[in-house]
Amino acid sequence: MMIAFTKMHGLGNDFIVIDGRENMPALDEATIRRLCNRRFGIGCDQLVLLSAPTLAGADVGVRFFNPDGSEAGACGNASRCVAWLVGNAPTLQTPAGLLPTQQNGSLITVNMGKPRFESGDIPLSHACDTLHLPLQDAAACSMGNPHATVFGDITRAETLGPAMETDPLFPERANIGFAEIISRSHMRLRVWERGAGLTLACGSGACAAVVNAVRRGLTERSCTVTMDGGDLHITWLENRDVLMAGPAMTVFYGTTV
Ligand SMILES: N[C@H](CCC[C@H](N)C(=O)O)C(=O)O
Repeated sequence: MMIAFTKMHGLGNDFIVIDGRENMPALDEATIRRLCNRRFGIGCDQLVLLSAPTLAGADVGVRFFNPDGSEAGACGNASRCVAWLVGNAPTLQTPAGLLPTQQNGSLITVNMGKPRFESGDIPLSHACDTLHLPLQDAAACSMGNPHATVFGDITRAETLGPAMETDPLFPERANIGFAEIISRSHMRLRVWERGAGLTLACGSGACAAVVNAVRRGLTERSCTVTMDGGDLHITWLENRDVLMAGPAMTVFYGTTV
C-alpha cells in the first residue's frame, strides 16, 4: 500500500507525518517500526498519524509512535510540526488532551497542558517523592508521557539513559532528561527518549525539565532550554499550563512503495 507522508523536524527531532484524515492507512506495529528505521525505511524519531477529530473544539486528531512501535501520549516538537502543517493555529486532539496552538511568524507555540506529579500519574511502580526519586535523585512529572529529569552532568545521557528508561520504577518506561542549570532563566538539556534513544531535542522533555526545575527552586517559570538541536522557550503559567515555543520545519514530501 502506497502511503504519502511529510518529513518534518523540530530542532532536529524528526518525524514522519502521515495524514489519515481523508484516508486512514492500516499501520500495524511492524509497519511503524519499518517506516521509522533509518536503514530499512524512511527513518525518524517518531511517526505522527493525523486523523479527523472526535472531540468538540479539536481541529485535528494526532497520535505519536516511537521507532520501537510503542505509542507516546505526548510529543511537543511533533505537535509544533502538525500545527505548522495544518495551519490556522489548530487545536490538537492528542492522548494528553486538547492542545491549543498559536503561530507568530515562524514561531509555533503549543499549550502542552498541565503537568502531573503524583506517583500514579507518571506512572511509578510505587508511591515515591516525585521531586526526589530513589533513582539518581531524579525529579519526575508527566506531560501526558512519563519524564524523569536528572540535574547535573548532561554527558551522562548516553550512559545512564538506557538503564533509567527501563528501570522497574517506571512500569511504562520513561523519557530521561539530563539538565544543567546555566542561570535562573536558562538550562542545557539532553534527553534519552523512551523507545527512541538520544534525540537532538525533546519538547515534552523540555517542558518537564523546566517544571521540575521550578519545583526544586532552580529556575524561574520562564526558561530557555538549549538542546543539541537548538532552543525552546518554555513558560509554566501560574494557572499551571505549560507553553512551549519553537520552530517547525518541513523537509520533504514522499510516498512509500
Ligand atoms: N520527541 C518528543 C517526545 C517523544 C516522547 C516519546 N519518546 C515517549 O515515549 O514518550 C517531544 O518532542 O516531546
